Amino acid sequence: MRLDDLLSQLPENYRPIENHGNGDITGLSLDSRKIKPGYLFAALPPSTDSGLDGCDFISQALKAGAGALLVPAGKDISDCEPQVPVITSPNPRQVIALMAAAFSAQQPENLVAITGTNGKTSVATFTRQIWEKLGHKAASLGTLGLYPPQPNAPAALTTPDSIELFTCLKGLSEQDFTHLALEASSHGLDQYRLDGLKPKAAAFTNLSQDHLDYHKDMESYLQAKLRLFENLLPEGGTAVLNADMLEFDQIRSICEKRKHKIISYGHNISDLQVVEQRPTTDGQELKLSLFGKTTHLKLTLTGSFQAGNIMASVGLALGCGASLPAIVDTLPKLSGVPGRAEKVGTSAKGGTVYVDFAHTPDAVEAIINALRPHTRKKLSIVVGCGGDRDPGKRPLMGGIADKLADRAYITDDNPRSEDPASIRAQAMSAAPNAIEVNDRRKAIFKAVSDLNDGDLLIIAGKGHESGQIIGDKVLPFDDRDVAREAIAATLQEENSGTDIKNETGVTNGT
Ligand SMILES: CC(=O)N[C@H]1[C@@H](OP(=O)(O)OP(=O)(O)OC[C@H]2O[C@@H](n3ccc(=O)[nH]c3=O)[C@H](O)[C@@H]2O)O[C@H](CO)[C@@H](O)[C@@H]1O[C@H](C)C(=O)N[C@@H](C)C(=O)N[C@H](CCC(=O)O)C(=O)O
Ligand SMILES: Nc1ncnc2c1ncn2[C@@H]1O[C@H](COP(=O)(O)OP(=O)(O)OP(=O)(O)O)[C@@H](O)[C@H]1O
Repeated sequence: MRLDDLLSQLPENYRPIENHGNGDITGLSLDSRKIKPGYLFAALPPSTDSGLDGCDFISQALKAGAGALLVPAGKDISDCEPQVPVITSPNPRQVIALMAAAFSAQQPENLVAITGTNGKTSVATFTRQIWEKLGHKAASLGTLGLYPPQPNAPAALTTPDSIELFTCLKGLSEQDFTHLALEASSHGLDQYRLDGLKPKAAAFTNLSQDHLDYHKDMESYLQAKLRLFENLLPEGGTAVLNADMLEFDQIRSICEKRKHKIISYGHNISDLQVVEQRPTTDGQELKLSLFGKTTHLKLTLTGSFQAGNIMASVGLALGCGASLPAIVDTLPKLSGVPGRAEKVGTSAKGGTVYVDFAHTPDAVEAIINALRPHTRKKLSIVVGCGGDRDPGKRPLMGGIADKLADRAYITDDNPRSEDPASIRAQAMSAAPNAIEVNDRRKAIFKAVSDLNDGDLLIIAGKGHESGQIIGDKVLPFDDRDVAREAIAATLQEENSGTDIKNETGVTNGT
């Protein structure tokens, strides 16, 4: 594609302010290591104080055959002596996303995006399942990756960078996927990774403290998420909003100004209202008011918060044109999300073990409240806080676990470059009754071995993840596998009479 043709496809007010020359563009990349001959290299400014500056890699990109450059306006790159067209923009991150959307051209026709602190993966997964059960070829994309898996699927991030994202959307369209539910993280929205997306509907699940290492304060965090509704969802698109949120009126009024159709959901009075919830052994029974009509429903999903997530998915499916009765028929058949309130097994003495992805204060509270009705006896939780991420969450998570659970074990969860003991100390500072265990495996073994008949244990933080990040290494670690081993050890202990507490080396919380 000629560079001029590519630029002419960008909205008028987003066109880069300078354009020196024209040329054939064979691809786009924001990473010099991925440049092939004829590619345009977008040299992006760092997104954080410790990030790298893409302009430092221009020479490398030119050596690899870059056929054009996109650089921040005002940046002097004469040292690199580029012999290729150079375009400049005050906002190259946004321009590269719009270029990626124009370059890839195709997106699944029915596309929805979900933002919110917690629940994005769950809502994306349930929305995909609803569509599949309605007979559509549907996919979901987010923290769990692309489902169903496809070759060249984006890796690692919840919201992939714009080039990976739009390449993926094109691939899905070529494979005849008509429906896609994707997660819009606040980082992704703030860094314009999704600009150029054409969603039919968007949902806002909730807002609570997370990612303040990046956004600095809750207002900036909210503003990043609001970009989905203010900048990306086109006029007339459907905004699915949680009526239980404190910010509901504010978000609704923004959506009204943008002339979005609004579908509200939640426990408060709303279009898709959860009126009553009753936990059952294999899920929950719901009394709903759907646009004023009372409906009773049985879900095979554990966790009261999943009822709200399901309502968000119903709103998104409605926003893409499905009929309400057809959607409601699919709901009893929906299955759980890996690593979200996932039951792993039962210990020798009869304690039940769940693994959950709760890694924010709000999610820790939600999962404890959600599973409390499923135990007759004591509820315990293993919890840790991530290193190199929002340290303000640590005492909040420790405090909530300590206050709401009968037994809280505070341990490590991806310490990254930080000293794990210091992270634990911050969580312990608000958790006077908690037991500190300096190794996640030991913590899980101890918590499982402490279970008695009727008790329930939540292992929080990793969910579906399969690694523990220590320094810059990812060591294999799956909470579900470790929990199963710990359960097996209780059975072995019962058979042989050995004391596994002594085997773990944990005696008194250290
Ligand atoms: C803090 C953050 O979000 N950083 C993202 C940001 O990086 P950055 O631009 O600031 O800095 P950088 O990656 O160090 O490099 C700068 C530029 O130089 C380029 N480069 C770098 C090295 C090289 O040899 N050549 C080269 O061209 C890079 O491609 C980049 O364009 O832009 C990059 C390109 O899009 C992202 O890959 C990177 O995500 C990093 C890996 C990351 O860990 N992000 C996390 C925090 C994130 O985005 N998480 C969210 C939320 C998850 C949740 O809800 O829990 C997510 O969506 O996953
Ligand atoms: N609606 C909700 N309200 C509060 N907590 C929730 C809600 N939905 C899920 N959670 C909690 O948050 C955890 C993560 O859920 P999920 O993966 O769906 O969210 P997410 O927004 O995709 O998270 P991430 O962005 O970190 O991937 C769950 O394991 C559960 O503990």
